[in-house]
Amino acid sequence: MSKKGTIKVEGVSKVYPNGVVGLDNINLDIEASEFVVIVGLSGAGKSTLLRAINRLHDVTDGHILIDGEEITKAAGKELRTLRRNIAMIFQNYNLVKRSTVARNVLSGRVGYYRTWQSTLGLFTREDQDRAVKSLKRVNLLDKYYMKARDLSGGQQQRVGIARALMQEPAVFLADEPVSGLDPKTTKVVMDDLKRLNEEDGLTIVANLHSMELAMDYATRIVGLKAGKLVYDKPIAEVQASDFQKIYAEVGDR
Ligand SMILES: Nc1ncnc2c1ncn2[C@@H]1O[C@H](COP(=O)(O)OP(=O)(O)OP(=O)(O)O)[C@@H](O)[C@H]1O
Repeated sequence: MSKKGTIKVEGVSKVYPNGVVGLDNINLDIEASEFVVIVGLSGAGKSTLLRAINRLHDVTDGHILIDGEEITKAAGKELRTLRRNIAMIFQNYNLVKRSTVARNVLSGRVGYYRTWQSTLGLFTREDQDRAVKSLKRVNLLDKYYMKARDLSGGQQQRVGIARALMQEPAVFLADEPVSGLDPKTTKVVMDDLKRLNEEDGLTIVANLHSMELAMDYATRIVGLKAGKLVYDKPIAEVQASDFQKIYAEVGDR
């Protein structure tokens, strides 16, 4: 599969087992190297959409294609191969706090190993070099031997970014990557994402609560409300008057 980073979401709905509609007939075509920010009130379906894109959970209806290959129906080896191409960072960082930064970053490579190899920490020299490079990309090489728990929130998120880079992905999903971070740290993390988008051409899809931040970083803004897509425009077409409308449509906090 050639890596480009296109995402096609076709008629996707997700109904949770308890009957809650997480997504309601979403259609979205994302080109390679876009920086898409998804905005919406809490409960709008932003996380549900990201988790559907990398198949962290199944959808009820519709199809999602990554570089033309359907992830919604893939299984086994095919699913593992597709997933390598899609990295994700999380609101709570999801690091192993008692492990070193290096070990956390190397774990981003497990999709390329057999389970027993990664359990024993048998990472190749090449991957150790990759970990060094990834940490350099987020300016944290000096933290290589530190325990993850001893880093600040912003640093932990950037270790999350370095770990995600180990997959050598084409698609990078960020689920509320800066919630809880102060404005200065927020800028460092968002700037890291922007750099990867511009320098490596990674397709980025990030869930954010702040419209201001969306305006600063996105090439396209998508608004969700109660599981429905209610707004979708490239940044150049987002008018000041729209701004009010987006607030009214999807809210902000
Ligand atoms: N595992 C689940 N079981 C049942 N309902 C769920 C589950 N996960 C999410 N939901 C519901 O699906 C809807 C969409 O949730 P989702 O987490 O995708 O929203 P969100 O826009 O990411 O919100 P937030 O900004 O608070 O993370 C909400 O009504 C939520 O309560």
